[in-house]
Amino acid sequence: MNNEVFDYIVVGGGAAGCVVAGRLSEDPTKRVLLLEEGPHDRSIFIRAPGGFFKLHGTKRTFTYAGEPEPACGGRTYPFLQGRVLGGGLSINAMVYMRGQKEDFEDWRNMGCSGWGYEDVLPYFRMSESNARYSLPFHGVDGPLTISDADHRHELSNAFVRAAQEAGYRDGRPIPFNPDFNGGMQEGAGFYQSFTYRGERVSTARAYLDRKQKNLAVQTDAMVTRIIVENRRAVGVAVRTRSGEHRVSARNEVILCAGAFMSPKILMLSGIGPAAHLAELGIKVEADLPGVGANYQDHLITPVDAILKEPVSLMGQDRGWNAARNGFQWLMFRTGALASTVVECGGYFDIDGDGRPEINLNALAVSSAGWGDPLPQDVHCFSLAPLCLTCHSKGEVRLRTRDAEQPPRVLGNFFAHEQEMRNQVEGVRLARHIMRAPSLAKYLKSEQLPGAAVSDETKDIEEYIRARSSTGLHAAGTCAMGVTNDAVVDLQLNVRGIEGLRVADASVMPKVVRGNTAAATIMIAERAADFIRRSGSGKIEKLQSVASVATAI
Ligand SMILES: Cc1cc2nc3c(=O)[nH]c(=O)nc-3n(C[C@H](O)[C@H](O)[C@H](O)COP(=O)(O)OP(=O)(O)OC[C@H]3O[C@@H](n4cnc5c(N)ncnc54)[C@H](O)[C@@H]3O)c2cc1C
Repeated sequence: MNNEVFDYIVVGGGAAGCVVAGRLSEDPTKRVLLLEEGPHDRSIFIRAPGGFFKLHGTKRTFTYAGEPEPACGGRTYPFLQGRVLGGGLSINAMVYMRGQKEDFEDWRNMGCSGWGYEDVLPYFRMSESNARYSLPFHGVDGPLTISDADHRHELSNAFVRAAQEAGYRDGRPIPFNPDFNGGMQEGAGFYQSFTYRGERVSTARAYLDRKQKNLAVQTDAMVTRIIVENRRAVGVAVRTRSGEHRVSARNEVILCAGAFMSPKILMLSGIGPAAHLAELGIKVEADLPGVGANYQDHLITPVDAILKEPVSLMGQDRGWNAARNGFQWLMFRTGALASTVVECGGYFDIDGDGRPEINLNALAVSSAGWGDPLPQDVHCFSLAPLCLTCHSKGEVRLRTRDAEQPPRVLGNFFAHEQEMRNQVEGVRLARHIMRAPSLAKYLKSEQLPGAAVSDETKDIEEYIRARSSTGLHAAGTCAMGVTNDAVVDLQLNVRGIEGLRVADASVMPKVVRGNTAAATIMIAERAADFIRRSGSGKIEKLQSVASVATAI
């Protein structure tokens, strides 16, 4: 790979990177290199939807602790991300949720003209081949197959009914929502998912499996920095098992390493807040104070009940159950392994302002350690409230100049009291829906927060500070915009550096009110479109692309 020259180098083969690389390689005259730090995605635990918990904490994920959080008594939050071809989309819960149309209007109102709902909707449609829905909201011939999850646990059905029975705590009805990505997000229902016929659909499978000969995909390749000469990105430094290499980009480098690693790589390359770079002795190529700032996420708190009967998914991954489920999935693509685990849930407008602030995910298993292996011994049902509004802003900073080290992440979680107010209401709503007849008949007692935590605000707040975790929807750390804080402009070019874009969840100026993968894919589709339209660089006579693909 050393000294090879490509037209485009895409850094990070995650949800966004696979889209960008796949789309750019549709032009057969362009040589594209995709570099992914983690391994390949050939694993039954990736392909079978219900297997993803098994990958958390393995070599296919980054796991590290954040900084002590001031508003949570110095508690540190755990962080988990995909580190594998497909990135988060190879290890996540597969919920297909775009956010609210007002989210993109918010982006536009923040100065991001061209990113309003009407502007982004065609790119959501372009990526999608929906197995159930079509126009005006859905696409039917994009690379990603989106479908109703094949497996419906009886507790998922019970939740959807219970939410309708319960209504909101103030008596307003909660509607059944057949399509959270259609005209309205509010309501309870079954999620559509990144799955098809009992298998996970990642962007790696959807965009890279098309055997493009001009696309080289290199896994186990960690980019340590972007090489900048005369304020232009000319290539990357990359570490593989065979050593350190330098690869050149004739046209552009596109950074898609995710909301924690994209700012880390920029800062290691001298692009970031000058004072912070100077502290670490890194030569400043561009003083961009916004790099690593504006970190936003959703926070989630477990609310679990112990079941009367042993009907949860707990234990389905062990012993005889594991063998039976594995056989059933291998033969028919059905059974517990075909479950996305997060099969259904709801979006709730708790203050009646017309936009949901709380998402409840219904799980036929405990949510006590989201990101941990399944709990070993208790059959639980869980309704974990996730706060969709994010008011507090955190930051990502370098720990050292060593590219192998994870970044320092401070969430400043609950620094803004509105987040806590919404989260408290989320816990109350979860408890309220669990009391509705269709669920109550399954439930023995509340395990979390448990009887010791009353419905009083101060009790619930204390519980939330002790037990909440992130919803794993990191965004905003290389924000797009038009002010001095912006890291990328409205075509996703890094400000002040030629030939370098960022295209992943980090460019969202404000995290969407929903799971983040679908919006990230939309951003990646747009990035590829901007690049195609810009006609960046020159088309040169190419050497045999096949020889390049085999050389690395
Ligand atoms: C456990 C979990 C569950 C989730 N559930 C859902 C869900 O159900 N629905 C949903 O919409 N969203 C979900 N998300 C969030 C979603 O997966 C992310 O928003 C999405 O993956 C972000 O895409 P990205 O391209 O920005 O980053 P990623 O998908 O994280 O991709 C970044 C890639 O860059 C690679 N990389 C990093 N550093 C380097 C380097 N130095 N050199 C080379 N490569 C590098 C990483 O290994 C990774 O593959 C979940 C996330 C997690 C972790």
